[in-house]
Amino acid sequence: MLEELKKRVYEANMLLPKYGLVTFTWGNVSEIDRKAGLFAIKPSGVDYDLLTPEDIVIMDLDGNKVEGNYNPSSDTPTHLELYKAFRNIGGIVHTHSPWATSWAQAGRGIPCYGTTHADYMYGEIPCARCLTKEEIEHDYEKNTGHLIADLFKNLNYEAMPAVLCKNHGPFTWGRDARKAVHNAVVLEEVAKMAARCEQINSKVQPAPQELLDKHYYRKHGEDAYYGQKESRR
Ligand SMILES: O=C(CO)[C@@H](O)[C@H](O)COP(=O)(O)O
Repeated sequence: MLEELKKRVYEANMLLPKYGLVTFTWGNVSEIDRKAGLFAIKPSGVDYDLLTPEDIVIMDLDGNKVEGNYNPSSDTPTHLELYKAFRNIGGIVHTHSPWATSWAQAGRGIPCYGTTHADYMYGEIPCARCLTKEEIEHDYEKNTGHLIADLFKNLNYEAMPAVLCKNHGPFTWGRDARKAVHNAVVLEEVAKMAARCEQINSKVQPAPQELLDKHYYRKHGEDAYYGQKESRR
Protein backbone atom coordinates (compact mmCIF):
# COMPACT_ATOMS: atom_id res chain seq x y z
CA MET A 1 0.00 0.00 0.00
CA LEU A 2 2.67 2.52 0.97
CA GLU A 3 4.81 1.61 -2.02
CA GLU A 4 1.89 2.29 -4.36
CA LEU A 5 1.20 5.63 -2.66
CA LYS A 6 4.89 6.62 -2.90
CA LYS A 7 4.96 5.63 -6.58
CA ARG A 8 1.86 7.73 -7.34
CA VAL A 9 3.31 10.73 -5.51
CA TYR A 10 6.70 10.29 -7.20
CA GLU A 11 5.02 10.18 -10.64
CA ALA A 12 2.91 13.25 -9.82
CA ASN A 13 6.00 15.18 -8.66
CA MET A 14 7.77 14.34 -11.92
CA LEU A 15 4.95 16.00 -13.85
CA LEU A 16 5.94 19.40 -12.37
CA PRO A 17 9.20 19.75 -14.38
CA LYS A 18 7.52 18.03 -17.33
CA TYR A 19 4.93 20.83 -17.50
CA GLY A 20 7.46 23.57 -16.76
CA LEU A 21 5.95 24.42 -13.36
CA VAL A 22 9.21 24.18 -11.35
CA THR A 23 12.96 24.70 -11.60
CA PHE A 24 15.70 22.90 -9.62
CA THR A 25 14.08 21.71 -6.33
CA TRP A 26 11.19 24.17 -6.11
CA GLY A 27 7.68 22.94 -5.45
CA ASN A 28 6.26 19.69 -4.08
CA VAL A 29 3.32 17.28 -4.44
CA SER A 30 1.60 15.14 -1.82
CA GLU A 31 -1.28 12.66 -1.64
CA ILE A 32 -3.20 11.38 1.38
CA ASP A 33 -4.51 7.93 2.28
CA ARG A 34 -7.27 8.95 4.68
CA LYS A 35 -8.08 5.35 5.67
CA ALA A 36 -4.49 4.76 6.73
CA GLY A 37 -4.18 8.24 8.24
CA LEU A 38 -0.98 8.87 6.30
CA PHE A 39 0.19 11.09 3.45
CA ALA A 40 3.19 10.94 1.14
CA ILE A 41 5.15 14.04 0.15
CA LYS A 42 8.26 15.03 -1.81
CA PRO A 43 11.46 15.21 0.29
CA SER A 44 12.90 18.66 0.94
CA GLY A 45 15.61 20.01 -1.35
CA VAL A 46 15.86 16.95 -3.61
CA ASP A 47 16.37 17.74 -7.30
CA TYR A 48 13.72 16.21 -9.55
CA ASP A 49 16.49 14.73 -11.73
CA LEU A 50 17.65 12.70 -8.74
CA LEU A 51 14.28 11.87 -7.17
CA THR A 52 13.18 8.21 -6.85
CA PRO A 53 9.95 6.65 -5.53
CA GLU A 54 11.88 5.38 -2.50
CA ASP A 55 12.77 8.98 -1.58
CA ILE A 56 9.11 9.96 -1.06
CA VAL A 57 8.46 10.62 2.65
CA ILE A 58 5.51 9.17 4.58
CA MET A 59 3.93 11.36 7.27
CA ASP A 60 1.14 10.83 9.79
CA LEU A 61 -1.62 13.36 10.49
CA ASP A 62 0.16 14.64 13.58
CA GLY A 63 3.05 15.76 11.40
CA ASN A 64 5.41 12.93 12.39
CA LYS A 65 7.65 11.25 9.82
CA VAL A 66 6.71 7.57 9.57
CA GLU A 67 9.05 6.49 6.77
CA GLY A 68 11.80 8.06 4.67
CA ASN A 69 15.51 8.81 4.57
CA TYR A 70 15.07 12.52 3.90
CA ASN A 71 13.31 15.37 5.65
CA PRO A 72 9.82 16.04 4.24
CA SER A 73 9.20 19.16 2.18
CA SER A 74 9.45 22.43 4.13
CA ASP A 75 5.83 23.01 3.03
CA THR A 76 4.62 19.84 4.80
CA PRO A 77 2.85 21.78 7.61
CA THR A 78 0.84 23.65 4.96
CA HIS A 79 -0.12 20.42 3.17
CA LEU A 80 -1.16 18.87 6.51
CA GLU A 81 -3.29 21.88 7.48
CA LEU A 82 -5.08 21.78 4.11
CA TYR A 83 -5.80 18.04 4.41
CA LYS A 84 -7.39 18.75 7.80
CA ALA A 85 -9.38 21.75 6.55
CA PHE A 86 -10.48 20.38 3.15
CA ARG A 87 -11.90 16.95 3.93
CA ASN A 88 -12.70 15.92 0.33
CA ILE A 89 -9.30 16.49 -1.23
CA GLY A 90 -6.75 13.77 -1.83
CA GLY A 91 -3.77 15.58 -3.33
CA ILE A 92 -1.99 18.93 -3.03
CA VAL A 93 0.55 20.72 -5.23
CA HIS A 94 2.78 23.68 -4.53
CA THR A 95 4.84 25.24 -7.34
CA HIS A 96 6.72 28.41 -8.20
CA SER A 97 5.27 28.46 -11.70
CA PRO A 98 6.29 31.89 -13.03
CA TRP A 99 2.98 33.44 -14.07
CA ALA A 100 0.96 32.32 -11.02
CA THR A 101 3.87 33.22 -8.73
CA SER A 102 4.04 36.69 -10.30
CA TRP A 103 0.38 37.27 -9.39
CA ALA A 104 1.14 35.96 -5.87
CA GLN A 105 4.14 38.28 -5.51
CA ALA A 106 1.97 41.17 -6.66
CA GLY A 107 -0.56 40.24 -3.98
CA ARG A 108 -3.42 40.05 -6.50
CA GLY A 109 -6.07 37.43 -7.12
CA ILE A 110 -6.60 36.36 -10.75
CA PRO A 111 -9.94 37.63 -12.15
CA CYS A 112 -11.93 35.30 -14.39
CA TYR A 113 -11.53 36.90 -17.81
CA GLY A 114 -12.55 33.92 -19.93
CA THR A 115 -14.02 30.47 -20.40
CA THR A 116 -10.72 28.62 -20.01
CA HIS A 117 -10.66 29.86 -16.42
CA ALA A 118 -14.42 29.40 -15.95
CA ASP A 119 -14.26 25.74 -16.99
CA TYR A 120 -12.10 24.88 -13.98
CA MET A 121 -12.31 27.54 -11.30
CA TYR A 122 -15.51 29.25 -10.20
CA GLY A 123 -14.64 32.92 -10.05
CA GLU A 124 -11.57 34.93 -9.09
CA ILE A 125 -8.62 32.82 -7.90
CA PRO A 126 -7.95 34.32 -4.47
CA CYS A 127 -4.66 35.52 -2.98
CA ALA A 128 -4.13 34.70 0.69
CA ARG A 129 -2.20 37.13 2.90
CA CYS A 130 1.27 36.22 4.10
CA LEU A 131 2.24 35.59 7.71
CA THR A 132 2.79 38.72 9.79
CA LYS A 133 6.12 39.52 11.49
CA GLU A 134 4.47 38.63 14.80
CA GLU A 135 3.22 35.28 13.47
CA ILE A 136 6.60 34.46 11.94
CA GLU A 137 8.53 35.39 15.09
CA HIS A 138 6.21 34.16 17.83
CA ASP A 139 3.48 31.84 16.53
CA TYR A 140 5.46 28.84 15.36
CA GLU A 141 2.28 26.80 15.01
CA LYS A 142 0.77 29.17 12.44
CA ASN A 143 1.61 28.36 8.84
CA THR A 144 0.42 29.25 5.34
CA GLY A 145 -2.09 26.41 5.54
CA HIS A 146 -3.93 28.22 8.36
CA LEU A 147 -4.11 31.39 6.27
CA ILE A 148 -5.51 29.47 3.27
CA ALA A 149 -8.06 27.62 5.45
CA ASP A 150 -9.15 30.95 6.99
CA LEU A 151 -9.58 32.48 3.53
CA PHE A 152 -11.66 29.51 2.36
CA LYS A 153 -14.09 29.72 5.25
CA ASN A 154 -16.20 31.78 2.81
CA LEU A 155 -15.21 29.93 -0.36
CA ASN A 156 -15.96 26.49 -1.78
CA TYR A 157 -12.58 24.73 -2.04
CA GLU A 158 -14.01 22.14 -4.45
CA ALA A 159 -15.21 24.82 -6.88
CA MET A 160 -11.99 26.77 -6.41
CA PRO A 161 -9.13 24.21 -6.31
CA ALA A 162 -6.39 26.87 -6.28
CA VAL A 163 -5.02 29.72 -4.22
CA LEU A 164 -2.13 32.19 -4.48
CA CYS A 165 -0.09 32.89 -1.34
CA LYS A 166 1.22 36.46 -1.26
CA ASN A 167 5.02 36.75 -1.60
CA HIS A 168 5.26 32.98 -2.07
CA GLY A 169 3.39 31.13 -4.81
CA PRO A 170 0.40 28.94 -5.72
CA PHE A 171 -1.13 25.89 -4.09
CA THR A 172 -3.66 23.69 -5.90
CA TRP A 173 -5.55 20.57 -4.84
CA GLY A 174 -7.85 17.87 -6.16
CA ARG A 175 -9.26 14.38 -5.52
CA ASP A 176 -5.74 12.95 -5.92
CA ALA A 177 -2.19 14.10 -6.69
CA ARG A 178 -2.59 13.86 -10.46
CA LYS A 179 -5.76 15.98 -10.40
CA ALA A 180 -3.99 18.53 -8.22
CA VAL A 181 -1.18 18.69 -10.81
CA HIS A 182 -3.77 19.13 -13.58
CA ASN A 183 -5.20 22.09 -11.67
CA ALA A 184 -1.66 23.52 -11.23
CA VAL A 185 -1.14 23.41 -15.01
CA VAL A 186 -4.51 25.07 -15.62
CA LEU A 187 -3.69 27.73 -13.02
CA GLU A 188 -0.41 28.61 -14.72
CA GLU A 189 -2.07 28.89 -18.14
CA VAL A 190 -4.90 31.01 -16.75
CA ALA A 191 -2.39 33.22 -14.91
CA LYS A 192 -0.46 33.77 -18.15
CA MET A 193 -3.59 34.57 -20.16
CA ALA A 194 -4.90 36.99 -17.52
CA ALA A 195 -1.58 38.87 -17.29
CA ARG A 196 -1.44 39.24 -21.07
CA CYS A 197 -5.12 40.17 -21.19
CA GLU A 198 -4.46 43.11 -18.84
CA GLN A 199 -1.41 44.13 -20.90
CA ILE A 200 -3.55 44.18 -24.07
CA ASN A 201 -6.45 46.02 -22.42
CA SER A 202 -5.78 47.67 -19.03
CA LYS A 203 -9.52 48.33 -18.65
CA VAL A 204 -10.60 44.70 -19.23
CA GLN A 205 -13.49 43.49 -17.07
CA PRO A 206 -14.08 39.98 -15.65
CA ALA A 207 -16.28 37.65 -17.70
CA PRO A 208 -20.05 38.07 -17.12
CA GLN A 209 -21.44 35.86 -14.34
CA GLU A 210 -23.81 34.11 -16.75
CA LEU A 211 -20.85 33.04 -18.93
CA LEU A 212 -18.96 31.82 -15.84
CA ASP A 213 -22.03 29.82 -14.73
CA LYS A 214 -22.67 28.35 -18.18
CA HIS A 215 -19.13 27.07 -18.57
CA TYR A 216 -18.55 25.96 -15.00
CA TYR A 217 -21.86 24.14 -14.59
CA ARG A 218 -21.68 22.60 -18.06
CA LYS A 219 -18.41 20.93 -17.05
CA HIS A 220 -19.12 20.15 -13.40
CA GLY A 221 -22.92 19.97 -13.17
CA GLU A 222 -25.12 22.36 -11.24
CA ASP A 223 -25.08 20.21 -8.14
CA ALA A 224 -21.45 19.12 -8.39
CA TYR A 225 -20.55 21.24 -5.41
CA TYR A 226 -23.18 22.06 -2.80
CA GLY A 227 -23.76 25.74 -2.35
CA GLN A 228 -22.88 26.85 -5.84
CA LYS A 229 -26.55 27.21 -6.88
CA GLU A 230 -27.21 29.31 -3.78
CA SER A 231 -24.35 31.65 -4.66
CA ARG A 232 -26.06 32.34 -8.00
CA ARG A 233 -29.10 33.97 -6.46
O1 LIG B 1 9.18 28.35 -1.37
C1 LIG B 1 9.92 27.51 -0.91
C2 LIG B 1 11.23 27.87 -0.34
O2 LIG B 1 11.33 29.27 -0.30
C3 LIG B 1 9.52 26.07 -0.94
O3 LIG B 1 8.16 26.01 -1.27
C4 LIG B 1 10.32 25.37 -2.02
O4 LIG B 1 9.79 25.68 -3.28
C5 LIG B 1 10.24 23.86 -1.87
O5 LIG B 1 10.87 23.52 -0.66
P1 LIG B 1 11.09 21.96 -0.34
O6 LIG B 1 9.84 21.21 -0.71
O7 LIG B 1 12.25 21.50 -1.20
O8 LIG B 1 11.40 21.92 1.12
